[in-house]
Amino acid sequence: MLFSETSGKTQKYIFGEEARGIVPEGNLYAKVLVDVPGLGPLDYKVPDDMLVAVGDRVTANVQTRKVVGVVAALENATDLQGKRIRSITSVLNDVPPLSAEWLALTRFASLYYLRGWGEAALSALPLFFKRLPKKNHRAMLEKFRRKGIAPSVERSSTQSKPVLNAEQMAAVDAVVSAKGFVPFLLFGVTGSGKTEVYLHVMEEVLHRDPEAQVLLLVPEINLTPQLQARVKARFPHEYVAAMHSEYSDGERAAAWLAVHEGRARILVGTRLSIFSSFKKLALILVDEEHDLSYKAGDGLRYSARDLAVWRAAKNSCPVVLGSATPSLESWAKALKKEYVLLTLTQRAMSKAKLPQIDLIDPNPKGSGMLVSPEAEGSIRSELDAGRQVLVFLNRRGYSPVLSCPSCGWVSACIRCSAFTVFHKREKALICHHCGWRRPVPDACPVCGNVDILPRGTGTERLEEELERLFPGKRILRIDRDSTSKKHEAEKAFARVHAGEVDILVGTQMIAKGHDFQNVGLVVILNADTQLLSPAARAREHLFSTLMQVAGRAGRANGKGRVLIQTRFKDEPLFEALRLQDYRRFANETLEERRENFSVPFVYQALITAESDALAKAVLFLETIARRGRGVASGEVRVFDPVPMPLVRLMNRERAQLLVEGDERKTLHRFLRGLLEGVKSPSDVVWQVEIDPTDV
Ligand SMILES: Nc1ncnc2c1ncn2[C@@H]1O[C@H](COP(=O)(O)OP(=O)(O)OP(=O)(O)O)[C@@H](O)[C@H]1O
Ligand SMILES: [Zn+2]
Repeated sequence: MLFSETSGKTQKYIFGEEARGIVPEGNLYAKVLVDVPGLGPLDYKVPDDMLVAVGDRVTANVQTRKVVGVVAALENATDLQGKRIRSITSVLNDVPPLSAEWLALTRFASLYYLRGWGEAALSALPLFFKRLPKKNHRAMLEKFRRKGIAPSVERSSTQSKPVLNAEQMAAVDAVVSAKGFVPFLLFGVTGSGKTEVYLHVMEEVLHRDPEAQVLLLVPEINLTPQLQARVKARFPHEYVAAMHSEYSDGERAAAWLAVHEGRARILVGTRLSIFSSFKKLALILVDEEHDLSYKAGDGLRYSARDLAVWRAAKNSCPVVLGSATPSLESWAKALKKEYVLLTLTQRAMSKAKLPQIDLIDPNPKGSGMLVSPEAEGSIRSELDAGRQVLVFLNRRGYSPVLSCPSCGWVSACIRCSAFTVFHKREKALICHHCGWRRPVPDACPVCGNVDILPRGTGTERLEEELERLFPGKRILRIDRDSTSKKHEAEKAFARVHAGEVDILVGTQMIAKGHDFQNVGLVVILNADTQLLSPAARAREHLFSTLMQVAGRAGRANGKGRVLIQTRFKDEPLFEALRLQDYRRFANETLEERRENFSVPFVYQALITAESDALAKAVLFLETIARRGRGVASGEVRVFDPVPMPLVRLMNRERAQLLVEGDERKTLHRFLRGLLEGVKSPSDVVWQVEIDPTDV
């Protein structure tokens, strides 16, 4: 059946490439998705001699512009009947049409995240496929297709793979014997061989069905090459596509096309890959599912992890969310048996043990040194034993602020309500929020004092301190500053793996997922700052970051050690960390959240507004809040608008309004009613975020 009836009376949907060969009788109208905020699918007439299928990209005029849109439906009637209706100008039948499943995904995302369907759909496409084709379009397509060919390698050359332990085997068995949609939470301690589980499950799924495709989501750009290489080595006869935000348009288009056309059966990528178009998606794996980078920070603020679960359900296939420190949302679902819990309690390599974690005193305030004598001694003996040391400090730059001790001046951004960070190497003061920079002044700009001082320590200063403490040792700093150029991070990590580094210093970039074989000691400095943060999820994130960092120690040989410098040794979070007891931390935190009516026991949405003055943003949110309270039932609560924690960003002042509901459905219904047709004053810009992670 090429035509299939759906809910509407007159709606006819035609799917698949073959549909282009069918000429329907009578007039045909297309509902076309375009990337214009606030516009729903637009009706166009399909010229009589044009063959078009649902899911095709077409060109059409919107207002005075010609754009590329996607056909969401074909119908024999239009509500615009009688009015002036425009025609589609051309069909871009250069690639097979997008599938019904892909259209459903983008539609769901738009409804869930309260954005236009057109916006959601078009933002999911690589630039190459959503811009008007240039002259070399066909040639480029051919080039992409040549790139995405599976290597011709003997099947027998498959690299040897480790024999799974009993826990790994049980996990693999559970997933491969799942019938239809089953969501799994793979809870495995750091180094327990989760990746190995993914690879085995992939192998079985790909082997079983020669058309099956697998999506492996990874949290960090920097992990993509590492994991892609591991997957490639395991599947040498497959073309393994990869995708992340640093890819050029061409690279992304080539990977996208290979997946869309089914040539790539494996896609490894960061959050944006969740919107890829597959021919036959048969398995989704989400590595480090708790990671915040799965949440998009602007535009359509989707959660790739949540969409992964939805998409697996839609495709009747299993989805595996893996983590050593699952998000509390996922953990709560596992407790409720909505997710099937699979556990790996042991480190995979027989010689590897979970590290011992100790809490130690930091230096007294004002000592000017970050590394305590105890930490220094341990680093020294570790280096003497020929092992690598990892020192973690989650703050880049030389010092978070520069200040004048005589008049009290502090370096601040002119556009944001934030300090500018002192970067010594670059001789600059930089705002980490907006990127504004200025040269370091020779003297205090207010009182002229020449002795302005760095206050506090970032990774750059720490690197200096370590160079002083350990002369002659090879010290490497990895953070966003040291790896701003393409492939720099990849090269830096390669040096660590090759043993060309003694001490690795860095931010959370070094924490995640890396399988360091020779790190014996991890030192965590200054975790206390985040402990004191008022954000509801700060502690959850701190716990998982620290567990991840700690998990880099002792992964291959012998027992690793972790030292945490803290003033709060009695803090339950550190106690749970010391015992490496995620369950305890998660269960206690969930209990607290339940008592406080907090997430995940309630559902949240955050409406934010910005303007040139805070008062305007607040005023606008107040009108919404008032309207909302007028219609809210007991199940939905509308809070008071408040300034955002970072009030001013790039000269815009911002406020937020939190709305909470006991049920997801009620909250969504409420928001749709509330925000439908909301018009803000021309100098206020607003948006809504569903399931905000940062309140
Ligand atoms: N069954 C096994 N036998 C021997 N070695 C194994 C086995 N499974 C995994 N390994 C090895 O153990 C190391 C850790 O495995 P892997 O990277 O998959 O762990 P992980 O659980 O993903 O870790 P993390 O969560 O810390 O990133 C790797 O070097 C891997 O090759
Ligand atoms: Zn700024």
